[in-house]
Amino acid sequence: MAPTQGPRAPLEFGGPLGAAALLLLLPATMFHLLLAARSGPARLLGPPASLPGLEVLWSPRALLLWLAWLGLQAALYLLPARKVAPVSALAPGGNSGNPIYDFFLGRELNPRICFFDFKYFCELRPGLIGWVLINLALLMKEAELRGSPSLAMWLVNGFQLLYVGDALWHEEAVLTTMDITHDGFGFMLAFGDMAWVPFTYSLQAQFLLHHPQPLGLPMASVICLINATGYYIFRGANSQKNTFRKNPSDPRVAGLETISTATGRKLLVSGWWGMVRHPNYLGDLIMALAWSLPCGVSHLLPYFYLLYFTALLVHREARDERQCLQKYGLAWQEYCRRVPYRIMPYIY
Ligand SMILES: NC(=O)C1=CN([C@@H]2O[C@H](COP(=O)(O)OP(=O)(O)OC[C@H]3O[C@@H](n4cnc5c(N)ncnc54)[C@H](OP(=O)(O)O)[C@@H]3O)[C@@H](O)[C@H]2O)C=CC1
Ligand SMILES: CC(C)CCC[C@@H](C)[C@H]1CC=C2C3=C(CC[C@@]21C)[C@@]1(C)CC[C@H](O)C[C@@H]1CC3
Repeated sequence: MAPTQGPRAPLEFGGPLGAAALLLLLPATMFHLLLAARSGPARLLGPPASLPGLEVLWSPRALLLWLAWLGLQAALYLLPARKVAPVSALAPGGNSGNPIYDFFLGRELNPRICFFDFKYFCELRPGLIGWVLINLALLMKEAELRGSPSLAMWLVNGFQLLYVGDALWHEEAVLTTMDITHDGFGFMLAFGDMAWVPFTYSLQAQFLLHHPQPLGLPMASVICLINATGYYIFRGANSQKNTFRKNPSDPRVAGLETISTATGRKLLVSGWWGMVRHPNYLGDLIMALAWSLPCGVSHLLPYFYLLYFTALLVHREARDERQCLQKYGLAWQEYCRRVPYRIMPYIY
């Protein structure tokens, strides 16, 4: 099945209307979460306690710091020599002709200046590493305020550091994600990578700084076990697929059962990918739960990431299914018949 592109490509994210709503909603949500995390009641739903004055929102020092951080990351990104793929291409779904929709999804697939690939750079470096840096700053602030960081703060920092370290260690795996191969570099990814990730993914640490939570060793051990289980599934599933895609006769995956497709590529139908069609999402969601649990159960706010991430992965899974059905046709239908559950065995 040839993929449909250009103005005839099926519209995603609710089309131009959905894209317009998200353009407004996403920054507003991020702003609301940041204000709520530092307010007394820390309400996820409902208005924040007080709106800051305009003078608080503008800081030349913060802008300078941000630019210096971007400059440092760009210099590090340019250090090693690497191969560069296609010179220029339009994103399959981001050139519908509707300016709002195309602005949201991104028209250019890989905007570049010489070797500098803006999308690939932004996907992993300034925002993702910035998230860890913000977490660390919050941990240090807590130590300054209360003498030492709390156990809950250590856990949140440790878990999220492991997650980001893992992404950087397996950096090349990002090249095969739909963000790189399918989506353009529009508002969604630019805002997502540079603002949404560092400022909303660090919400648990922000909450803990303003709302300290008691956490005993037995509960902390249970939470560590949940995170380790999630990471085991996440890493096992991702590594199995990546190893198989690189070299199907690698002894670690050669014994797995597969389905042949008309493209010449095969689909794994045993191992992690024979349990559900997205075992890596399941592991990621279990980790998301472990990141919220150190914040206790008195507030919904620290669980925002888990709720948002469930919605993001359910939507992402549906997008990936559509793309795989286009790529693999009947073989994909056969895979779905053999592995009926998408993310959670016997549930979804
Ligand atoms: N923290 C966050 O905000 C986010 C985290 N993530 C994480 O990033 C990681 C990457 O996720 P994502 O990019 O969505 O996609 P996946 O890593 O799940 O890759 C999906 C692709 O894998 C291939 N594939 C699917 N099924 C099989 C199979 N049975 N056998 C072999 N290949 C198969 C197909 O591509 P092909 O056949 O072309 O190889 C498919 O398009 C995940 O671990 C996810 O949890 C993702 C989004 C946001
Ligand atoms: C602003 C919107 C609500 C959506 C923004 C989505 C982006 C924040 C995410 C889209 C895919 C992502 C991936 C990762 C981070 C979040 C974004 C950029 C990872 C780099 C996280 C670490 C994993 O190991 C790999 C992920 C690839 C996809």
